[in-house]
Amino acid sequence: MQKKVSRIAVLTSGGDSPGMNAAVRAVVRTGLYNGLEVYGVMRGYQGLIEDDLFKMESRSVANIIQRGGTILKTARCKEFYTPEGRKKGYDILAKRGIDGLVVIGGDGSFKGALALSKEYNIPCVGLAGTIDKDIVGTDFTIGFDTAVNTAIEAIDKIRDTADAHDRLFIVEVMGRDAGYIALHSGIATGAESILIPERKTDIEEVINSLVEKERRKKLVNIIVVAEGDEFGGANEVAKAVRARMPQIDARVCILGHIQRGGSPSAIDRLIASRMGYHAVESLLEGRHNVFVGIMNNRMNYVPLENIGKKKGTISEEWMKIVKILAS
Ligand SMILES: Nc1ncnc2c1ncn2[C@@H]1O[C@H](COP(=O)(O)OP(=O)(O)OP(=O)(O)O)[C@@H](O)[C@H]1O
Ligand SMILES: O=P(O)(O)OC[C@H]1O[C@](O)(CO)[C@@H](O)[C@@H]1O
Ligand SMILES: [Mg+2]
Repeated sequence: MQKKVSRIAVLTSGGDSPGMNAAVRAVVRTGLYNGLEVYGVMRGYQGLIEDDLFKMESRSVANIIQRGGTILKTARCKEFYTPEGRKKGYDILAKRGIDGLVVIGGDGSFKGALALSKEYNIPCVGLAGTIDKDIVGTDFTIGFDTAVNTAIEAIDKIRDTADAHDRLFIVEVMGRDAGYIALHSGIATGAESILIPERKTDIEEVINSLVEKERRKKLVNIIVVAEGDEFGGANEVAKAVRARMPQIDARVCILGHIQRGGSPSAIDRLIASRMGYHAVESLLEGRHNVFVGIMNNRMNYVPLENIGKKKGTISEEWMKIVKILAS
């Protein structure tokens, strides 16, 4: 029979994302409600291997649901990629009698949790917290909606100045290997072209469409590029456009880390709260080594084993919509 979980720890790992605090709050309060002891781990796996843990009470998570960043802080920890690093992490958990771990982070953080759970049989549950939304098995990741809204707000402002000067703006948004922020913010701001890692960029097509729009005297143009686009990001796109259309006044704007900050949107607070609650329920019910996602508004428990096996797909219909609406 499976041992009952009685003392759990929670950490945030990888890039922070708005809503991580709401998720930590939900994990802590659901854990305490169920009579568990809950420990917070500072700075993700780095804090784990350095034994930087503290006992959390209900008040530890008061007044944080609305705050961006993460009160537990986060890190990218090189040592955790190695079996030696993970052994250090496990030894700390064992020393403290922790028998369940909640990991809030992205695909990399889940791979770390999977490796740990396989090597040491420690129950882990993941919460999808990343602005990139590059995790298959969930319609939302915590922070994605806020990041998209931040990008939209910024691009709307860029459009004002682009309009005033009749300029082309090439805006780079985040997304290391995934184009979801670019796609969603680009559609929502009426971008002419959206360049994403999931599609090979046909720069000729992008330029031809600008030539055609210039012919029709369309003066304001916005191109949204995901940082991970294989053509090389906004600066490369600008270089190619300027080479072919020197008459165009093209400017580049890289939005960068503003997309990771700010108060979480309603959607991010809600999904973080639901996922956090269900992460603890999962540990209690023996549904281990899964991450908690939401599909079609229902909880979806995906084995951590599946992480990285499939890449998210972006349907042709989305791309068609981009083209038709920008014409
Ligand atoms: N394959 C792996 N094995 C063990 N640990 C890993 C592995 N991949 C990542 N990790 C751990 O998880 C941490 C976070 O991973 P990563 O930097 O990929 O961010 P992430 O969780 O994917 O979040 P995001 O992409 O949103 O920033 C890494 O610094 C490392 O400590
Ligand atoms: O802040 P860092 O460590 O440079 O990471 C940047 C990366 O993290 C992400 O913001 C995801 O968290 C990616 O979109 C981006 O490529
Ligand atoms: Mg990632």
